[in-house]
Amino acid sequence: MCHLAHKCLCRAGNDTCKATAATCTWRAPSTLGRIDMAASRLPSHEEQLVDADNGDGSASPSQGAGACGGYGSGIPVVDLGVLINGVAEQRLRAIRDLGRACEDWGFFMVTNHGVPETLREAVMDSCKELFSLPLEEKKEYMRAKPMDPIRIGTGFYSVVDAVACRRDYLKMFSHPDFHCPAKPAKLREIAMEYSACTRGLLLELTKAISESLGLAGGRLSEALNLESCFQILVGNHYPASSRPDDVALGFAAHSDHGLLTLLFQNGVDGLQVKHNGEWVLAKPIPGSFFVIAGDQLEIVTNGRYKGVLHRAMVGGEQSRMSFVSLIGPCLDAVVAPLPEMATDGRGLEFRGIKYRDYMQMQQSKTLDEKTALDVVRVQHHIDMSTCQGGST
Ligand SMILES: O=C(O)CCC(=O)C(=O)O
Ligand SMILES: [Fe+2]
Repeated sequence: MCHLAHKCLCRAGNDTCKATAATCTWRAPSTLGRIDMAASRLPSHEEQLVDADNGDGSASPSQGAGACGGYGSGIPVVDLGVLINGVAEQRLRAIRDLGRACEDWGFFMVTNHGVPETLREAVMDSCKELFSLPLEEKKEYMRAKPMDPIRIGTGFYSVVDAVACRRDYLKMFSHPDFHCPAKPAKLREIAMEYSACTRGLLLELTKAISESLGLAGGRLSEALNLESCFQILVGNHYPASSRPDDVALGFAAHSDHGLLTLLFQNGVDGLQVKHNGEWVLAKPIPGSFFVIAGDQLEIVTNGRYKGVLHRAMVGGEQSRMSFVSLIGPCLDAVVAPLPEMATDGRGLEFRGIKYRDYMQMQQSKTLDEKTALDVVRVQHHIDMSTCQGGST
C-alpha cells in the first residue's frame, strides 16, 4: 500500500494501490533525469528481415520541415500536483488553464505526475529488449490483425500504409484485460504496473477536463464508461539513419483514436504537433509527459476540444523511441456528443458510434489525416436562402 500522506495517483483509477513503495514515490519533475538510450544501436525489423535492398524510404523534403520548438514554443504545461492537491483557488486556475490547453492546442505537457522515473525507464528498457529479440520470437505477433490484443509491426498498419514510415512498434491491450508477449520475461510485471499507474493519471486528467467544460468531474467518465475503459500501450522505435541529413517520416500525420494519449520519449526529439496550421516540434520538459487529445474527446465534446494532428519525424544518427499509454471509452460504449455540449445553436457535430467500430475503422484505413473522424461527422447543409452575402 502507499506509504505517502498525499494522494497516490496509482489509486486514482483503482481503490487499491498496487504500487510498491519504490514505485509510488512522488517526485518533483526537477529531480527527474531524461532517459538517454539513444546512443545504443537497435536493429529495425527491416534490417532484421535482411532484405537485400529496400530503397531508402525517404519522405519528401516538405515532410521534414517543422517549426522549431523549445519549452518556449508555447506548448502548455499542466501541473497535476496542483490539479489534485492544490487549494481551491489554485485548482480552479489550473482547471481553467487545462481547458484552454485542450481548446487551443489539444496537446500539453504534464508535470508532477507521480509516475516514477524508474518505472518509465524500466518500461522503455524492456520494450527495447523486445525489439532486439530475433524475428523468430516476434513472428507470432507480426501476423496479428488490428484488433488482436498484441501486435508487432512496422509502419502504421503495414497492409494499408500509403507511405513508408520508418517505425517499428509493439502494441498491447492492457485494460480491461491485460495482454503481453511472453518475452522478455520482465515486460509483463513492469507493463502491468505502468498500465495501472498511467491509467490512474489519465483518469484523473479526464476528471479535470470534465470540470473544465463546466461539467461534474465524473460526467465524461460516466458517459464513456471509463470504469471499463480501453487502454493500449504502444512502444515505438524509429531506427537511426547512417546519413545525418536523412530526415524522413517516422509516423505520418494522424490523430489518435482514443480519448487521451500519454507519451514520453528517450532523449531524441521528433514528435511534431499541428498548431495554428504549423508543425511545432515538441520538446519535453525533462521528466514530463506529453498528453495528446484524441478523436473520442472531440466527439464527446461536440468538437469543442479537438483530437490534435501529430506526426513523428526521424533523421540523424540516433534512434528514437517513444512509449505511449492511451485510454479510450469502454469498447462497447456508443460515443456521441454530450447534449450539454450542443449549445449555442450548433447542433450535433457527430453521429454516435461504438468505440470498437471506430477503432476498427481507423486502424484499417490509410492514414490520411482526419479521415476516420470525417466518417462520423454530421454534414450540416447550409440553406443558401438564409445567407446574407459575403463573409467578413
Ligand atoms: O513517437 C511519437 O512521438 C508519436 C507516436 C504516436 O503518435 C502514436 O503512437 O500514436
Ligand atoms: Fe499518435
